[in-house]
Amino acid sequence: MKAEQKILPDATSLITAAAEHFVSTARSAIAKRGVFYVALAGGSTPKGLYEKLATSPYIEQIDWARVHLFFGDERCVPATHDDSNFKMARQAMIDLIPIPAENVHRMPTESGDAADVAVRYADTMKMVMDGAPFDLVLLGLGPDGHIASLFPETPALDVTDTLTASLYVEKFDSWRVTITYPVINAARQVIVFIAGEAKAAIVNDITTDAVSGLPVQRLAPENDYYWFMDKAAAGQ
Ligand SMILES: O=C(O)[C@H](O)[C@@H](O)[C@H](O)[C@H](O)COP(=O)(O)O
Repeated sequence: MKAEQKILPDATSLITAAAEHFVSTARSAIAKRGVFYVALAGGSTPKGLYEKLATSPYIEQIDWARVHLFFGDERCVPATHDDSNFKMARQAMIDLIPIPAENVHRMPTESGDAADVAVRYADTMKMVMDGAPFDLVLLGLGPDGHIASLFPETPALDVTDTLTASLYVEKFDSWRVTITYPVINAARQVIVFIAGEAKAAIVNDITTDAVSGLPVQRLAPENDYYWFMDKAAAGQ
């Protein structure tokens, strides 16, 4: 399935459009099913969205007690480490919104054993969501075409029998844990955030089919699928 592209003039309007979209997605999930399950992404573009959501008029429009925050991927470092996606999201949003602590599901990275973290996080997902799909999976796009921590040429790309996978990412010399393709593809909605000139080359390569088989190109969302981009990334 091809993504619907939403192209905004600049990074500021991209974040505003994304915040409005997030609010309406959350409200509609809560109205229909009483709960909103969302997987957050790491990276600088999603961070701007989290900061926005923690401010007026967005913060008041969501019934945070009905929101469950998960992480689509995590670096295998303690929650207090600067590389932690949880720490980023906590500082940008979680500490500022009225969400019950038990609705925030971070990856239990303190053991430092990525394989163990992956298994435990899959158990948490099963326990909390009880087989329901994510209402929304937020993703950033790396310049190498990675999404979540599904990096090119890693075995995690081929994991289809579990909800999560662990992997070693050579270029960052780091262990990561990621949700797998079946989880992302089954979501009710998937959004990839792409901002800035540094992403123009990869976006152009993908949209002109100059490359193939990159992690983002292997996505096959079964439901709503969007790319939110600014003009700098879209090359316009
Ligand atoms: O933890 C991570 O590294 C991410 O989840 C990753 O997939 C990120 O979203 C992209 O690398 C884009 O990051 P930027 O928005 O910072 O370019």
